[in-house]
Amino acid sequence: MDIIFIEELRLAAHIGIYPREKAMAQTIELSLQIGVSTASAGASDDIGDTIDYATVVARLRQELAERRFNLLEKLAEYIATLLLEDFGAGWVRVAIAKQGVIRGVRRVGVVIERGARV
Ligand SMILES: Nc1nc2c(c(=O)[nH]1)N=C([C@H](O)[C@@H](O)CO)CN2
Repeated sequence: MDIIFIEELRLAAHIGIYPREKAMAQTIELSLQIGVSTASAGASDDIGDTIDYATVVARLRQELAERRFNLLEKLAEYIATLLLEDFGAGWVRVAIAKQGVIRGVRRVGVVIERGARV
């Protein structure tokens, strides 16, 4: 399986369990690995034969502007499902981090993998 990746994408998101987090958007950082065969696009040189990472970023911006989540786990699951079902990925690794939300800790977050890495 080949991988298309998006690293350290910073997005505004309404996410968190505390009232102060629900009151306003905060910046989260996403790193995605999207497992898909790139062989067709490698042969054709045609963006229509692959997953367009620019389209993925635009879609995520739109989704996060419209939705609210409590947990990073729920957001990670939502993004993984979107990539598998709407973009045709076979396998995904979704890492999401928040910065500076706990004193003395630089970053906290979750990493999930979904789908079959074949
Ligand atoms: N496993 C998790 N733990 C915590 C989460 C989370 O999303 N997953 N979220 C919070 C708060 O919203 C945090 O961002 C503020 O400190 C706490 N723990």
